[in-house]
Amino acid sequence: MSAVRPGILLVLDGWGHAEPGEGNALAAADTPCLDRLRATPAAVLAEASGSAVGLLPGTVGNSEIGHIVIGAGRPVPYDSVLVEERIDTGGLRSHEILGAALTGLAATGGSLHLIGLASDGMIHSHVRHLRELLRIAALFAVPAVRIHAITDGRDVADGTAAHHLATVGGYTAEAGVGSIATVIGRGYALDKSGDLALTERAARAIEDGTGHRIGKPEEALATGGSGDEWVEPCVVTGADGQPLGPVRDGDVVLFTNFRSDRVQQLADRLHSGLAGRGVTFLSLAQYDTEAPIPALVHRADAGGGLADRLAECGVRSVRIAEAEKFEHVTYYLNGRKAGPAPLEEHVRIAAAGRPDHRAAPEMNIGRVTEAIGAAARRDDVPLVVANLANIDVVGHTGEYAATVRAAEHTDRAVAALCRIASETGRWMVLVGDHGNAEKMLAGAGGASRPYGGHTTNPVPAVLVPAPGREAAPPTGTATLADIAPSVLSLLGLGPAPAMTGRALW
Ligand SMILES: O=C(O)[C@H](O)COP(=O)(O)O
Ligand SMILES: [Mn+2]
Ligand SMILES: [Mn+2]
Repeated sequence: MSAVRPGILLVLDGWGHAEPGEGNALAAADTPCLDRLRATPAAVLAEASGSAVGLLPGTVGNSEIGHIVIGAGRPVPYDSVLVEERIDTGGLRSHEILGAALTGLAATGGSLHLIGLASDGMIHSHVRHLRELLRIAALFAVPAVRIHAITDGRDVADGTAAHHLATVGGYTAEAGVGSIATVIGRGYALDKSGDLALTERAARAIEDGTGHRIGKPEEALATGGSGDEWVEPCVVTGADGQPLGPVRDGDVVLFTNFRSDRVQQLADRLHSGLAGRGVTFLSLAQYDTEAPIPALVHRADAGGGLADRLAECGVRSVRIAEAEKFEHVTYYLNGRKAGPAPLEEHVRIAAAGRPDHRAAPEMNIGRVTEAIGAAARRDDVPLVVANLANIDVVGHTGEYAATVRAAEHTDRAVAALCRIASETGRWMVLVGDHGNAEKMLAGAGGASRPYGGHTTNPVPAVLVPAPGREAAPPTGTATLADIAPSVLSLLGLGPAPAMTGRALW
């Protein structure tokens, strides 16, 4: 182990690059340390969106694919791309499992329930996948399709839910089948913090029609006083005054999100709640649910990356992040392998209660920094991998002033970590996983609205060399796939065979 040169890999979540301008919270923030690092010759911009990381061209990056690619050292075809491929080749129409479920409904007169985020954000879902499923339902003459539309306002500009509901309505008219049966804000339906009371309200609306009753889907939006994310669980009633869409014996429930993390709590809750009703469950893509829900599209292998190489070389690593990003520096960075690998230690910093990120944009950055310092001071830990979540998590509130403060807290933490790296003789690599806070305004319907979503911008990648060493400026275009080979090279190790990225420094 003595030959290994110790370091720190620090992901600044949501740290994207854009020229200073209106809505660029990162450029507006007072960040002397980050500005200094970005002006060093070893700083580079890395592609973190679109095909460079395994997404469709022009698609915004996200935390899952960002961390997967940082760990894998190669672009990994993301679930959204695999779903699109399946649709484009007609493979969903001829899908055996889906076909069997829909044929069964045509025979029994049951309903197909499509549950998913109704937007074109392409982070968790895309409404065009719903469109294809409606067309398929029509081909199979499914008697009734009930859409449980989850409103967004987080991956897309807030205030656009009416537009997306209208799009879904257009798709049902085009397919000649389907009606929106519930409208529920993603704050309820897609909680991933373990707040089961939120999930319960979403689940009850879907399974039993319990919730705020409305005559038309768009009436739900008036309940979203805090934005599209927090539209109350609303149940559309039919001409008879009864809810359109409770789940009945023999129905099929199909989750249309391609990303698992935020839908799995609801999927598990519905699976257990409907256990006695003989309901068939399916998901468009593969989920990490406790319940065994068959997927129509399976995920790509993301293994053979940094974690496997570290294990092979006997290099210990400590992974540190706030709860919001803990899976990212463990599960996703390790190629979606659950549980710590041998020689791997995990530190999860959790907030007490439900944090208000607008009021406290510092989150728990002090505790995260302390934990990184403690790991960095250990001689038996060659690599510390950590995530500073603030820029992304606070950026998602869409609140500009709070996001500026999040960037300033991050800057002070990075300054402290630079001192720790220097004291402990470590190099440090800083990299964003996708853009976010450099763009806090987005056009929608001709107006500029607060935007808390991700971007297609490149991200900064910087090497702070170990004391006494220098870093040559990287050449060529960098991508997130270059980070794992760079980290291995800085440690004094070669890349894994599956890696296609290159060492930048
Ligand atoms: O789930 C979320 O919070 C957002 O839709 C995406 O953010 P993430 O990719 O940073 O998790
Ligand atoms: Mn992220
Ligand atoms: Mn994010």
